[in-house]
Amino acid sequence: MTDDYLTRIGNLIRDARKHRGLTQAKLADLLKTSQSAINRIEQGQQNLSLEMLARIGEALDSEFVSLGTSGPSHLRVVGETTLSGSIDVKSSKNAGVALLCAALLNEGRTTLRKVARIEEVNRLLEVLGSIGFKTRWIGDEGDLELVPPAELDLDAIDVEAAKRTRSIIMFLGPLMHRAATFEIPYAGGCSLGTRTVEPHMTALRPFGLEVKATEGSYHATVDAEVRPVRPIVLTERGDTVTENALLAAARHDGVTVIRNASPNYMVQDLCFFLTELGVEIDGIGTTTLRVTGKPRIDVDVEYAPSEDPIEAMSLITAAIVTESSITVRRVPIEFMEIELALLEEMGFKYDRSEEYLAANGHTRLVDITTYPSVLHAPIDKIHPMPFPGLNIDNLPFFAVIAATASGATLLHDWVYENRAIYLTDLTKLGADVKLLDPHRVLIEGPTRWRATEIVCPPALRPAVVILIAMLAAKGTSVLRSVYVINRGYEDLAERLNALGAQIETFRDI
Ligand SMILES: CC(=O)N[C@H]1[C@@H](OP(=O)(O)OP(=O)(O)OC[C@H]2O[C@@H](n3ccc(=O)[nH]c3=O)[C@H](O)[C@@H]2O)O[C@H](CO)[C@@H](O)[C@@H]1O
Ligand SMILES: C=C(OP(=O)(O)O)C(=O)O
Repeated sequence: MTDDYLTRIGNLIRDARKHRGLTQAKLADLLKTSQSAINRIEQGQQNLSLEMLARIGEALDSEFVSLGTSGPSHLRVVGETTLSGSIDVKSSKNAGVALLCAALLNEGRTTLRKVARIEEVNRLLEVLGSIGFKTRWIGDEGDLELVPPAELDLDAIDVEAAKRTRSIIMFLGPLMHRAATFEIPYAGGCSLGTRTVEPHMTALRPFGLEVKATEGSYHATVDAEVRPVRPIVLTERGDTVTENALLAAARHDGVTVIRNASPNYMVQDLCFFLTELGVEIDGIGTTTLRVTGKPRIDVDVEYAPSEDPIEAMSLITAAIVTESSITVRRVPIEFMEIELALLEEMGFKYDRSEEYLAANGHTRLVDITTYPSVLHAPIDKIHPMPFPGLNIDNLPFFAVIAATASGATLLHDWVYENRAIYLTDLTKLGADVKLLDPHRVLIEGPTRWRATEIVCPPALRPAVVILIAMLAAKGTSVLRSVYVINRGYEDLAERLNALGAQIETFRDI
């Protein structure tokens, strides 16, 4: 029994170490021990003290072992599940975090309606609180009020909270208007391979920003005399980089033209919000944005970010993989059309309601009712493109869908260096997933899912994909360290339980 337990812990440590891309020797360095000790631990041949377990958890940043009730949480999933009923899609993580950063532009009170209560938002609220914002949730629908201080206290920034977010990078654009020099910690978020600050510099240098990467943080200096004299041409059509350019342009006294802008959903929400603040923006939803800035913004503003297309895709995927009929309400259809067209090609049966408008007054929503369907592999490979293409964050869901479909499906994630690799975790649940190279996986279905225990990969969507496969697997599965899921989904387990899933949240000790 003890031996089994040690072997299991050893396997978990090995998986977490590999996910972090560390060799045994490197982990040994971090823990100031020998490589042979790590090898013994991973083989389950070494008794471990609680202290050592906690230190390993910390070194691997995987939270799979720690002490106390605030330790990592895990999910126990009893399958196989058939879902039924209806579920509402929540507002998007990616717009939510952009709007929290945009609140830095406003001297007035910003009220955001129905913000998803996710960990990425919680961390940003800690950061905003640390520099002087007063933030509070109002009611139980996720309304959030943000009141800025007269002066930001940037020296007091909560570095630990900031480092756990990806979105901290979006402080660059707004803070340029508030301070001549400042520091922000390196962004964290999903571990998807190199995501450098360089595209952001292309966007922000024309506004006078220079950034020096120092030990652990970006040191920014702003030359207020420098103004964009030509259109800003983004070197890649990234979402966050477009948002940073918009946040810089919003208070620039003059017109900024941004070319090769991303027209994706979170960028649109940010544009609609900035418009409410009095910034004029032409070209919303296109790749050329013309922004007439407002040097001083002091508006008590209210805005409701739109629904999350990635959460919509997640829920539809859960229905497909569990062969269930459910209604997913409030699907932002403009951002799901290509995914649905492809699913139809694969044999997915569903109904969609008439369109109606989201609370932001712009985004078109529909309700989608799924039906158990017999799926087959698509003829061509599946690859993402910047909007309006198949969303890169939706690609991982096609892995678990392809595993239920008959035939071979090729997924090509040309964007992220690391994300496709995490999809191979599905093999532990019985899927036939071959990694052809770091960007391409070949999936052969259908799959007879079997229950197992897995540590969440350090990437949000692949982690949810594993959870969905666990719903379909007969028996009890365990998914460890689900912070990465909670970073982007509000109460996912509870909301799936309301549809008939059996998922229990638990902690180690
Ligand atoms: C907080 C937020 O909004 N996060 C989203 C945002 O991250 P974000 O905008 O931060 O995306 P990244 O900066 O990571 O860019 C995505 C990757 O795509 C590459 N790239 C992108 C566009 C392009 O035209 N050419 C190109 O090569 C980049 O080099 C990078 O490797 O957009 C990503 C891509 O939609 C999504 O996965 C993230 O969920
Ligand atoms: C990659 C993602 O997030 P982030 O950019 O916040 O890491 C995601 O939302 O899937």
